[in-house]
Amino acid sequence: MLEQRIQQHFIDSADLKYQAAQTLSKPIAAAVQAVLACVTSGGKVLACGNGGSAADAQHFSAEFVGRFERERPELGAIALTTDSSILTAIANDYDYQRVFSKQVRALGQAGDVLLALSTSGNSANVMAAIEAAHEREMSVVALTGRGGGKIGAMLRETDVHICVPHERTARIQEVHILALHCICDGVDAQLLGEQEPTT
Ligand SMILES: O=C(CO)[C@@H](O)[C@H](O)[C@H](O)[C@H](O)COP(=O)(O)O
Ligand SMILES: [Zn+2]
Repeated sequence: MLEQRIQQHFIDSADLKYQAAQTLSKPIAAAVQAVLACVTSGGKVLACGNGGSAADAQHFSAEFVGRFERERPELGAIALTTDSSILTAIANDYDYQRVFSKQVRALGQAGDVLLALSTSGNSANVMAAIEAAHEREMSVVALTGRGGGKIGAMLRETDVHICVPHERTARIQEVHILALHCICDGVDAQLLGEQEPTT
């Protein structure tokens, strides 16, 4: 019974990935170009999200600053989810909605990219971060699900929307992390050539 349940998770996740490969390859390629243009002109990526998406923001930033699969020059990325003093001060003195937007206003510069993750597309603090990024003339790469929610409606033509066609948070997150790895791989391929990684 339990094993069957587990197998169903694998099957559902694999099915969604097969299905999403078609629809998401275009926006993911656009995200690679947006991020590449940003880092090759001295910009950086600011990444944010809640819960599992906070972990994804950190995971992506680690691979950008450290490395993905191949050696390459360090690329600028900061997860806005990690400094507990900043997060608690803003949440305590203002409200939780502003924990990312105030950091975007503090750190964001024109040409930087905001990587905004929300499976529902409706997290208020991620929406506020997008608003702040637009104010700073940054572009936005948004990873969402469930039709994109309110975030889908607030994106600009020049932003990139990777919207996973599913309703369930866990499934959407599983495709988000795949998309983030595709972005890391795509940036490396553009910078270093198409050769296959050895690790
Ligand atoms: O990882 C999970 C569920 O799989 C949770 O921690 C989940 O990320 C949290 O409930 C988030 O607060 C959901 O926010 P969002 O994806 O709707 O923006
Ligand atoms: Zn999760």
